[in-house]
Amino acid sequence: MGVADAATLWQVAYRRILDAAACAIERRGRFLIVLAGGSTPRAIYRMLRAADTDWSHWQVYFGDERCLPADNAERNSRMATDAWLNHVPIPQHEVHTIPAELGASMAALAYAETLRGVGDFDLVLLGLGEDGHTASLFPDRDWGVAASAPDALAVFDAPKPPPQRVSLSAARLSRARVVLFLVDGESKRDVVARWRMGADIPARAIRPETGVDVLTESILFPAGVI
Ligand SMILES: O=C1O[C@H](COP(=O)(O)O)[C@@H](O)[C@H](O)[C@H]1O
Repeated sequence: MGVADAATLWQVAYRRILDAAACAIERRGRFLIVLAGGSTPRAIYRMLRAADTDWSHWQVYFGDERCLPADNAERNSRMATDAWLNHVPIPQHEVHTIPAELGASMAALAYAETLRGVGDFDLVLLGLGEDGHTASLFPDRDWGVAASAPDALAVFDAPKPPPQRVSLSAARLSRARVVLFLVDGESKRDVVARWRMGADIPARAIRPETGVDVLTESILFPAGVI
């Protein structure tokens, strides 16, 4: 879906998140959301501080994390915590951060354990890098597409710093009722065009049964679906 500008994108994303939460809480009594990192979702997370919802039913997971000390400003969890999670009463034990400070291998194993027995996600938020990466699934790597792939992958030599990361696999990210990509900024124009033309970028590996929603400024995404 293309919207006029970044502010509208934030507003539409905010509404989609709260609608998904209301629907999940009404039907299943809980809301399992996976957060995107990077800079794109920050404004949306800030808006969520004031949301009218029953936070006690939210369960928060992360799509990827950067292997840095737990309080490092570049951590995805730190961004989400500062912008949003520290300001709402989601039970602390329902915020499932990736322990990336342990290093990629140990953290991926630990997070796979955290996800053991967790069902399909209600909503997965994802970003898109200029090179087509999403979460920490980068071009020309193993994206964990096969159903047998582990839920969490250790990533080394990422082309975007830091080199060590942990990412949910494409297979696990695809186990979701709704997947919403948040894409803004002129710098994403080329990759969005390549995606629409069928390029085999990591974002294409996310294939939930219901397909993905791509929310972006209309200058990048004038019409149609990916
Ligand atoms: O490194 C990352 O990049 C992507 C895209 O980030 P953005 O700043 O362009 O929005 C992000 O989705 C991912 O979570 C993050 O680790």
